[in-house]
Amino acid sequence: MTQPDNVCVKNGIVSSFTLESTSPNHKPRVKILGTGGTIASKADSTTQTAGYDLGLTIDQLLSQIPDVTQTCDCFYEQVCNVESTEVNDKILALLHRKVVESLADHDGVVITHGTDTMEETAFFLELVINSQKPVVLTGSMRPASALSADGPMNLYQAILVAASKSSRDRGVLVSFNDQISSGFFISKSNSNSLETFSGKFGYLGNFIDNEINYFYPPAKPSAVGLIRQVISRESVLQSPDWPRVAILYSHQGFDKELIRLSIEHLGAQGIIFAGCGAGSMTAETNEYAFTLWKRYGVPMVYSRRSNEGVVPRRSLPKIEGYSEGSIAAGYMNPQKARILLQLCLLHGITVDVIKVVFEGVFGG
Ligand SMILES: NC(=O)C[C@H](N)C(=O)O
Repeated sequence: MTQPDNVCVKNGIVSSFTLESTSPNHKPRVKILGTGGTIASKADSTTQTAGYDLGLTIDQLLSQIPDVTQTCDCFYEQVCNVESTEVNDKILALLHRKVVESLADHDGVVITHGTDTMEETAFFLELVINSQKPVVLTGSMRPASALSADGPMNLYQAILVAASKSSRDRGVLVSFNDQISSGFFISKSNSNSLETFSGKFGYLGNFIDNEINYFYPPAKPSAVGLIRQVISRESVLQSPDWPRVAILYSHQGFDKELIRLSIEHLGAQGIIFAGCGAGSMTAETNEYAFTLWKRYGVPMVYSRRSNEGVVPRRSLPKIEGYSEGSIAAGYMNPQKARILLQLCLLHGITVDVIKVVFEGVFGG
């Protein structure tokens, strides 16, 4: 899975050499970790922008961008080469390890990643990486073979972001389509558009003529401090079995038995509802979820199926005794709520503390 690392992008050409021979002049050292996604994909023709396949490695992607050696020394490593829907607990744990290792002797890290689940990886890394150095995710919406492919510019800009001192202390970033955003907040909003990371939260800066402009001084998402008080044992990430958390999507005619099946047959230790509106599920579903909470002690987190918005505590079902087992996801979408709940469960945190974490995070 892993390939030899250590590469320098020189005069637009990627050439290998050893780590020791680099950085005589203290240029920032940037490590680029390739994981796959559309940025590493090819289609049969230059006009095909759907139905393409993975086919490029990180060294090939680096060979397509302009010279950055005036700015930094770049090194690369292929961590995996998959569609981002294939990213799972094992890959996240591996990526966490690679980022920690890379930060030890580099000034910043870039991760090329599929856009479909980039927000989950970015959110996860924000919660588990404690560093002042920038960790920057990027990818593309068009395959590398397309006319006006967006990957090369995105990768180029992400490297500049990772190499820049102005990116320190800002947490995990997503650099995409001339915008720099907080990986903690960002969410993919469009299945096809180049401007897919255009949500209302998390937009921190942009590129104009390849100059980085941050709108605010450095800051990390305010919730991270609280989360890291309870989720700080990075060693647990290497445990082979992460707790299962199921996301159940609400719709007219929702079948409440899905909750029981998730717990009894799939071993879910937590449930996230992608509820209608501000987290609504049917009255029957809520009663049943309460019964299952009492029986199994599995926390029920109420999030929303709408792209944006909040599930406040007040929207939780008004069922006596259920306030202990039901949790509002606040601003968190189901996929981010799932990562947070999974990490809490992995740390063996009790439901009453998990509730406090969610309350402190996004107004949940
Ligand atoms: N634009 C993309 O990167 C989608 C992609 N196929 C992925 O791995 O998520």
